[in-house]
Amino acid sequence: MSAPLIEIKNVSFRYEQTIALEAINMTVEEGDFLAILGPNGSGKSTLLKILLGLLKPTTGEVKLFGKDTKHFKEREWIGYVSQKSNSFNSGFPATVEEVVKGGLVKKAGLFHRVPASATKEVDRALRSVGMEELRKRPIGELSGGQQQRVFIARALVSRPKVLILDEPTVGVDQQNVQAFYDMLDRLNREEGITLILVTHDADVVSDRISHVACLNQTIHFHGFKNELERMSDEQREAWYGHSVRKVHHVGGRS
Ligand SMILES: Nc1ncnc2c1ncn2[C@@H]1O[C@H](COP(=O)(O)OP(=O)(O)OP(=O)(O)O)[C@@H](O)[C@H]1O
Repeated sequence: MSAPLIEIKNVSFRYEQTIALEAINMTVEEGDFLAILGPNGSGKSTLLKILLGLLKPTTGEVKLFGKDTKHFKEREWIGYVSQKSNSFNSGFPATVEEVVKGGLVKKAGLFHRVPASATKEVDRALRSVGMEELRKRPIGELSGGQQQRVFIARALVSRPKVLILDEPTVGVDQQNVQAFYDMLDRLNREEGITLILVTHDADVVSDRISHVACLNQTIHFHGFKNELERMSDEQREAWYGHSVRKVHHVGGRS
């Protein structure tokens, strides 16, 4: 069996006064679609920053694709869509395709030429998120959900194996949330991209997700999404700090 894509071993992290993460153990396997859930301040962003190599664990270790983070150089294998990416106003002077092409800079390096195949790669990425028709439109003229898709295309253009999304449905209007999850589901199942999404809202757990991790400084639950149903109210309260609504979607993937 190949090594897990991500292995988090006994990771703790503290900011000067605050212990943000304590003894986190978790693995993500190829093809997983994992939702990391937790209330405000539970350490979700800190954990992501550690996975992205922006913060170093205070103790413990993280392995990416079987390698210690110190030796992991293939950063383009991990795509990232940040929380605030879909908030461009109408005056922002870039078209959809220019924004997506910008994602190739990470792969080519800032002072290298973007390869001649860039247009093909941009087309492919825009098709993956169903945005090829809008390629000439200024990014600021699109809805929050459409902008979010463009930023996913920007992350996909360098062909990552894992895509990390921070609160991806913020700014996506309610009637488009399901279509947004359909798109993520397709990326996961058809293109084989491992997905990790972070949210503080248990309600967004959809049928498309395969695994759930409940974080609040420590991991209170990590497993298949439909096993989350078995978490007792006490465990739920210990995790969230107050009563939360149970997730009712038990169908779908396991
Ligand atoms: N730069 C920092 N310096 C000091 N403390 C910080 C810093 N960033 C985060 N913290 C603290 O670490 C804890 C975890 O924060 P983190 O941002 O990881 O949580 P989160 O789950 O992403 O929250 P949210 O859902 O509100 O985005 C919080 O108590 C927070 O106040």
